[in-house]
Amino acid sequence: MDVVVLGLGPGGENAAGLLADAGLRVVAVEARLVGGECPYFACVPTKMMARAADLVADVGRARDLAGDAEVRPDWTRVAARIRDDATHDWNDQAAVDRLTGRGVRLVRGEGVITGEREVRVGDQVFRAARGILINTGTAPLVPPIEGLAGTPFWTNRDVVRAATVPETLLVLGGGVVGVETAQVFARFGTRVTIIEGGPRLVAREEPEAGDLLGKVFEREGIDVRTGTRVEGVEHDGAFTLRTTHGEVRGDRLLVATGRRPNLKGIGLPAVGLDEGARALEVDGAMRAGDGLWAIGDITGKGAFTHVSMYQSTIAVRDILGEKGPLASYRAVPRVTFTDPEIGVVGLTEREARDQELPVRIGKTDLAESTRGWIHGPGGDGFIKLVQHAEWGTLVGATVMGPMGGEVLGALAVAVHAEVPVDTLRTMIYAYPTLHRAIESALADLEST
Ligand SMILES: Cc1cc2nc3c(=O)[nH]c(=O)nc-3n(C[C@H](O)[C@H](O)[C@H](O)COP(=O)(O)OP(=O)(O)OC[C@H]3O[C@@H](n4cnc5c(N)ncnc54)[C@H](O)[C@@H]3O)c2cc1C
Ligand SMILES: NC(=O)c1ccc[n+]([C@@H]2O[C@H](COP(=O)([O-])OP(=O)(O)OC[C@H]3O[C@@H](n4cnc5c(N)ncnc54)[C@H](O)[C@@H]3O)[C@@H](O)[C@H]2O)c1
Repeated sequence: MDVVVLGLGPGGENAAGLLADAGLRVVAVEARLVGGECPYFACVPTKMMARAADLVADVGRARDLAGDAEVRPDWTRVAARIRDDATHDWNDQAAVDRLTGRGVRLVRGEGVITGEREVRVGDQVFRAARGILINTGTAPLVPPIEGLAGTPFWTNRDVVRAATVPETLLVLGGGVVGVETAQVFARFGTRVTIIEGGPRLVAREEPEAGDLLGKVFEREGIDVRTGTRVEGVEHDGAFTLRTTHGEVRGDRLLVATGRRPNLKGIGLPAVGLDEGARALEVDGAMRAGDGLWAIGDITGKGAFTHVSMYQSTIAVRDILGEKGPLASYRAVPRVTFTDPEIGVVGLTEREARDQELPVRIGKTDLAESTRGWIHGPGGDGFIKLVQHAEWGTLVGATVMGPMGGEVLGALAVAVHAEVPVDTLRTMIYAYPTLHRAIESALADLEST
């Protein structure tokens, strides 16, 4: 055996296939489903939910702009699409066949590192001449709130399996998972309350994004309680949360308070690494030690499928002894798939200021752009640019608005390729597109 891939998230699956294509003997160890969280419990099914919820909202908007239309939201269609098209009833046979078809040996079970270049799965021991690639990902983090353990609360893994929508849903945590899920269920008729400990939703993003999302949610009837902490949970058929601002009841409770890395119990001490760490430290070639590589959420470089995939190609190159660019996280994009979408690349203003970069900020309101105005209801949003005042390039950008994640593409190129702002100013932006508003945000940079 040449390589053992421990855990098959999107990056691990990709790496196992590429290494086998290159002629290496690969054992891939997976405890649950080949492909990991993304295709079965995260990105894909939740974006199918968002697509359906956006259609419901758009039909409502048609009344103002096009004529009477009615949609009777029917969750069974969403649930069926997720079950049948997205996850094949949470069956990974197609992915298994693809992988084994490329020559990878798949071993089902919990793998444990037992020493340098050695992994045990049950009573089988695999020695890997080149080494081990770890891609064990994350699991939902459940906070130690009195009474919570033992209640039938939901995590993202239950949400995507929901056959019906509850009448009322309590969402603990107003981060990405919380807000994406809250809006979907609200649009399908559930009364949703979000309880967030911090001062605003999507705390990692620009404050303007959290504030605008809060306004949109209020308009849609979602009860957002920021600055509120849950002190106790009871379940008597429905949930009662005791919070710092009184009690709140709901039929279901989604715990969306972050993720914990799957590092405990995978044998890291056997190779001198700390299994209690928040992330596995890796260098630019994804090396975590001698004959040891790590990719994905466990590296703490951004818990996104595209990061896991990006890192996998770098690790594969290094395992094969090929030269190539080392990992750079300067222009990592991310999108929160609410409506409006929040697309972000690089640094937020606060992150840039915390790094003591000389920053210049440019902003524009999307609803006031020509396309935003034509769009009408649902056209809320903004573009915010973070420029390095000395380098004259953008170090970060946010596009919040309809298809914000798609409009972001232009700015992701600018941050990644370090396109001078002066060059961006000479570009011709098609009229009347949403991305044309970039020009207004660039003009605003000049005035700061
Ligand atoms: C609700 C939700 C929505 C999301 N939406 C998006 C999105 O839209 N876009 C995006 O880019 N990202 C999204 N993410 C994040 C994305 O799911 C992860 O970043 C992505 O799955 C990459 O994770 P990973 O490669 O670290 O491994 P994971 O996908 O976490 O997979 C790790 C695998 O390792 C296995 N494993 C763990 N320990 C062992 C062991 N000891 N032995 C054998 N196998 C083991 C697990 O069973 C699992 O299959 C979302 C996350 C959530 C929770
Ligand atoms: N569209 C996407 O790309 C996408 C979608 C979902 C998840 N993800 C990935 O998954 C990660 C995890 O998402 P998440 O939403 O679970 O975590 P998160 O860290 O984004 O948000 C968790 C939120 O819960 C709050 N919180 C924590 N403990 C609390 C408590 N006891 N009471 C009240 N509030 C509490 C935090 O203040 C925070 O706002 C994301 O950071 C992202 O990398 C990506």
